[in-house]
Amino acid sequence: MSLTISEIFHSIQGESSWAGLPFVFVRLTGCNLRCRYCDTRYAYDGGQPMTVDAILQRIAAFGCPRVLLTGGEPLLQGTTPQLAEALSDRGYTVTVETNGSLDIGVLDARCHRIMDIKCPSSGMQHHQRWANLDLLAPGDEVKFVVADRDDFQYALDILPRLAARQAAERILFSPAQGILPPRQLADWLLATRTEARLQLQLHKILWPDQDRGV
Ligand SMILES: C[S@@+](CC[C@H](N)C(=O)[O-])C[C@H]1O[C@@H](n2cnc3c(N)ncnc32)[C@H](O)[C@@H]1O
Ligand SMILES: Nc1nc2[nH]cc(C(=O)O)c2c(=O)[nH]1
Ligand code: SF4
Ligand SMILES: [Mg+2]
Repeated sequence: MSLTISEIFHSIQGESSWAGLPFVFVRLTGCNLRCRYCDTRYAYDGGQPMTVDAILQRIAAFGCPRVLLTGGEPLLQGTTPQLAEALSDRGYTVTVETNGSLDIGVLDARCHRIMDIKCPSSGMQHHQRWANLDLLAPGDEVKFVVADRDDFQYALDILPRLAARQAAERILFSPAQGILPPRQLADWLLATRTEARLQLQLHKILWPDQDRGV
C-alpha cells in the first residue's frame, strides 16, 4: 500500500490549538477543492509514491512524537486512514487537517481531526459535508478561514450548530493570509463576543520567505 507524498518535514506547528509545538508534517499530494486563497497549490500534483513503512521510517528519524497529516487533501487517498492507524499504534499523537468535504469517520478514533468549514470567499462552501458535524469528538477542532466580513458572518451563523460539541478553544478563526489583516479579525471577534480562538499562521511569521518545507 502506498501514498503519494509531496513533502515530509520537521517544523513548529503553525496552526490549530497545537500551534507552537514541534511536529513532523506529512503533506499528501492532490486536492479535490480549489480554494481561492490556497497557500499550498504546489501539492495539487506531483509528489513521490511511498509505502506506509517508508513513511513511518522517515517520520521516526525526526525523533518527534507528534505528526500532522495534511496536503492537499489527506482524505483523498484511501491509504491515509491506514497510515494514521499505524502511527497511533506506535504511540504518536496524530492530527489530520482536512477540508471538510469528505467523510472524516474513516479515521481512527485516536486521531485529532482539524476540519475546515469553508466560507463563501473560498468559492468551495457548497462542498461541505455537513454530516461530518455529527462525527466530531471533543479532541477535534473546527476551523474557519475568514477573508472578509461576509465570511465572518457566515461562520457566526454556523457556531450555534457547533457549540454543543466543540469547546471555544477548539473553534478556530484564522485570517486568510495576505487578504484579511489579523487585527481586523481580532476586532470582530471581540466586538461580537465570539467564543472562539484566533489563530494566526505562526510558520508564516517565523519563515515569511519560505513557502514550503516549514
Ligand atoms: C493547505 S490546507 C491542507 C488541508 C486541507 N486541504 C484543508 O483545506 O483543510 C491546511 C490549512 O491551511 C489553510 N489555508 C490555506 N491557505 C490559507 C491562507 N491563504 N491563509 C490562511 N489559511 C490558509 C486551509 O484553510 C487549511 O485550514
Ligand atoms: N509549520 C506549519 N504548520 C502547519 N500547520 C498546518 C499546516 C498545513 O499546511 O496544513 C502547516 C504548515 O504547512 N506548516
Ligand atoms: S482544500 Fe486545502 S489544499 Fe485544497 S485548495 Fe483548499 S486550502 Fe488548498
Ligand atoms: Mg500550510
